[in-house]
Amino acid sequence: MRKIVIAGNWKMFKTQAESVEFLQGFLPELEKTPQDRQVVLCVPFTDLSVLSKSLHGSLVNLGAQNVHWEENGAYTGEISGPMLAEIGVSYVIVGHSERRQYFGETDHTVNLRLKAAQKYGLTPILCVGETKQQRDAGETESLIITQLEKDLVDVDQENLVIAYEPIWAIGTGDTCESLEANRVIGLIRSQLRNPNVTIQYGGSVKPDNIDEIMAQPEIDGVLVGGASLAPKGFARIVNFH
Ligand SMILES: O=C[C@H](O)COP(=O)(O)O
Repeated sequence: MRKIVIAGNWKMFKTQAESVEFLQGFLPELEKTPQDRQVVLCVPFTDLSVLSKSLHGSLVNLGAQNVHWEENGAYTGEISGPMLAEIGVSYVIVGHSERRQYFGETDHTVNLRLKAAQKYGLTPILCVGETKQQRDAGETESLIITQLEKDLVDVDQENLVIAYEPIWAIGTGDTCESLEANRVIGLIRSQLRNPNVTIQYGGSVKPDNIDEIMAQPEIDGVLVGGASLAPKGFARIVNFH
């Protein structure tokens, strides 16, 4: 049985005070949210502690945006799995295209982070997707198959979420057509040992396109950037029809 997972990725937005204010607007909107869907907020490291306390007992799970592969050590600026698990984090984004593009993340380090997340009891959300140039060159399928092959070496597919995020659709308002997203996600599923992995779509998801996206049979959820910052808008996405 595939789980529905609706996740927000706040990226580098919201101070602690702003994150608490968000919850005040967001949580009351979830009173009628069907229990068959998991809601996740992947927030900056600095917001995790305060949100962990505020989310206790709610429907919402806490997520981080990165995790190092070692338990501890001289790795300035990094955060480990046990540090996240201790404060109630249950999901972590791994290999987001912004990490790959700006911070030197490679398929090898993505693979190490995925295995570390699982080792410490976190569910990783692995991001894969092609650039506009790769799409125009007809390389979408081969690129994604290669990413999956390299990223998933020795990764447990029972405790894994994958997000298909075409890079050209991130933050641009240029959503991938839902039929095309469904096709690529079907391709991703065909490459997996476990066909029940939850596979999300990410890239300019908004309140006005969520219903169409979630109506696609291969799409099990969404990873939402910009539109997860507004409490009412993100609640509408969580409460998709
Ligand atoms: O992780 C989320 C994605 O980067 C999508 O961002 P976006 O919804 O702002 O396009």
